[in-house]
Amino acid sequence: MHELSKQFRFEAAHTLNRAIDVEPSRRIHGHSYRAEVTVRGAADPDSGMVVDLGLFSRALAEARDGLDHRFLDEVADLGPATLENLSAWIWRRVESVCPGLHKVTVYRDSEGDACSYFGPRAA
Ligand SMILES: Nc1nc2c(c(=O)[nH]1)N=C([C@H](O)[C@H](O)COP(=O)(O)OP(=O)(O)OP(=O)(O)O)CN2
Ligand SMILES: [Zn+2]
Repeated sequence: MHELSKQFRFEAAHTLNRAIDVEPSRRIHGHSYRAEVTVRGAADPDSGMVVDLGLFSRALAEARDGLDHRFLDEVADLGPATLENLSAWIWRRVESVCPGLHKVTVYRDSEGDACSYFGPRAA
């Protein structure tokens, strides 16, 4: 069994309703995000690959395009633009083209923030 991961970065703006830091969070502001998508599987004995990283990359490009340089409040089916919702949104976008999808993590490196999503069926 192997875990194979691919990352992409995106820059985006949002607003957020919070119980603390209410005013600055409500104002439109931006973050630099890094997403990591991980699949689990056995390497095919002929190709030596779990999945070709080139195919993996194509699958992630569409998700990145839906987030990069976007106003996240307007992204359909996202909800409040938290790391939690971003990781679940990316999961839903890539699950059909990523067999063995195991984990989606979204990082906000400037703050040391990260959130991982293991899918709707994970305990
Ligand atoms: N559980 C979560 N909590 C918070 C999230 C989140 O995604 N999940 N996100 C935010 C905000 O996006 C917020 O803008 C980050 O705020 P904060 O940590 O207070 O840091 P700064 O505003 O100083 O961040 P900068 O990146 O330096 O602007 C809050 N909570
Ligand atoms: Zn923010």
